Amino acid sequence: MTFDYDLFVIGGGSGGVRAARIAAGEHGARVGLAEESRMGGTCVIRGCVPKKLMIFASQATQMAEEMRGYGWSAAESGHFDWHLFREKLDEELNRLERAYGANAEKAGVEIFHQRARLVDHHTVELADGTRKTAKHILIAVGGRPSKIGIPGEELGLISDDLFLLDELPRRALLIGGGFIACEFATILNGLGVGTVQAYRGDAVLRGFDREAREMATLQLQSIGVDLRLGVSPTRLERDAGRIVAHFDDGNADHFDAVFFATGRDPYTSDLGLENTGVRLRDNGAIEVDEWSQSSVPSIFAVGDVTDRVNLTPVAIREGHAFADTVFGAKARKVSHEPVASAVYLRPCELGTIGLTEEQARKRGPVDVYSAVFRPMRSMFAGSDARTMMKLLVDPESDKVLGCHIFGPEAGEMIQLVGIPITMGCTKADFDATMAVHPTAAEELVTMRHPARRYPADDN
Ligand SMILES: Cc1cc2nc3c(=O)[nH]c(=O)nc-3n(C[C@H](O)[C@H](O)[C@H](O)COP(=O)(O)OP(=O)(O)OC[C@H]3O[C@@H](n4cnc5c(N)ncnc54)[C@H](O)[C@@H]3O)c2cc1C
Ligand SMILES: NC(=O)c1ccc[n+]([C@@H]2O[C@H](COP(=O)([O-])OP(=O)(O)OC[C@H]3O[C@@H](n4cnc5c(N)ncnc54)[C@H](O)[C@@H]3O)[C@@H](O)[C@H]2O)c1
Repeated sequence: MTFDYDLFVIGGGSGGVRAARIAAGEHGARVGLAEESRMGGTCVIRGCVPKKLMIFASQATQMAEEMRGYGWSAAESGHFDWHLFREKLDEELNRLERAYGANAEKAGVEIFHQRARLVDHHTVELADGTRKTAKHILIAVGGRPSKIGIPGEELGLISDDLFLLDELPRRALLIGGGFIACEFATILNGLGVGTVQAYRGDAVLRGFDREAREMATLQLQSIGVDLRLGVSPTRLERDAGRIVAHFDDGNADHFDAVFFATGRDPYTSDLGLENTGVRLRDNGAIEVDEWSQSSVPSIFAVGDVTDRVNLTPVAIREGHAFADTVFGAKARKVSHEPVASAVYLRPCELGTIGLTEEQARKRGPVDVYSAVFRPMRSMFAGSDARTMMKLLVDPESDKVLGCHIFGPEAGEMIQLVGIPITMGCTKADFDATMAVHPTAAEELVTMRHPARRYPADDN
């Protein structure tokens, strides 16, 4: 049987574009790709990139405050011009979108700016009715924000909307305590929006190291976010142009905008999967094996739609490995352990890799090397902010099982610490490394004695 393409990719985001470019540009495959919205996908258009630029924009007040502590007695952040920022942001995202499209086309990928659905194991149908056949189909459609099913939730916004606001709200509610809720609370608060964050748990960032979670919770409160723990909204109502949120503790409050940051669902609805027999998990994610192959041999899936580790570098790596394996005769699997990540809060970020202290204790005996201190830079300026460096070490093998950093630029630090930890380094390797002085990160190589030791089976 002859096909129009060797590969047809559905979705022009992080995973799809990488797979298409490598298959076409490096392995000579004939590749088509359909994107229903903007090339670049979530990360570039409505995720990592605009979010990080807004994090940078949101730190002016803190920087001015710190500089006052260094003698710039009149330092003030001044006025934030949302319209000017939005204009620059739009230009930058347009530039990136063009670059994503151009680079894929330069590699030989034929792009269709339309929604695609599956018709059978080798055929997709575009929104204009055209059908394309391919020997292999890659589903890289990502995920979509989900709400929580309360009355009036259609009045609420999702993360995509933050980057499209015409005006900043005066007062906003963020629902959730995960990555997006905490980063968005940091951004809105830093841009001068009265920010309330409602989270049903007792400390934000569930799943992260407990000590780090507590520091992140404290930081959100100390920068001025009105963080309401143990609270969930029960319904939203409109009231004279504003939104009233009712909470399960009996309180109600008025806001100009309400954002749901309550997780994301794999975007597998209305994709024609019922025509193929591709198996889904209970949450709608495509079930794949370690080669990203679905239950139908000609159909593969990468990135958030498979709900493995929902981060851009992981989607990219999965897309690349798929293309090398299927089109480059270079069989490559992706290891999902360990994966470093960062939560971009201000002034301290949270960088993390490997096991949390709680997970390490469940695994077996563990030595916890932990330093919590006031870093030179902010202490001099009069700030009470604390930084944390933590290493979790297997006392038998000396292997470093996990590292958690809460501090300024922790994202940059964890990227570098991620290299030796991924290589399987030991605590002795950290000890043998000469410190760089004076830095905050030098604590990582100067912690001589465990702060805590847990024997096996202590819980
Ligand atoms: C607010 C926010 C901040 C984030 N910040 C970070 C961060 O700092 N670091 C990090 O690593 N990750 C971050 N992420 C996660 C990251 O964006 C995702 O993990 C990553 O984009 C997943 O890539 P993907 O290729 O699986 O899907 P996506 O990038 O979502 O791409 C899927 C594409 O498919 C298209 N599509 C969907 N269905 C169809 C169809 N039927 N036909 C045609 N096209 C279709 C969509 O329009 C989209 O462009 C963030 C996410 C959000 C929402
Ligand atoms: N810096 C980064 O790398 C980064 C940043 C943003 C997003 N992301 C990725 O995007 C994903 C999605 O982010 P997210 O913050 O939406 O998801 P998340 O899973 O991190 O957080 C979801 C939050 O919603 C809350 N929630 C869920 N259902 C609820 C309900 N019924 N009532 C009340 N609260 C409820 C949860 O308790 C949790 O706090 C992340 O898991 C991550 O993979 C990464």
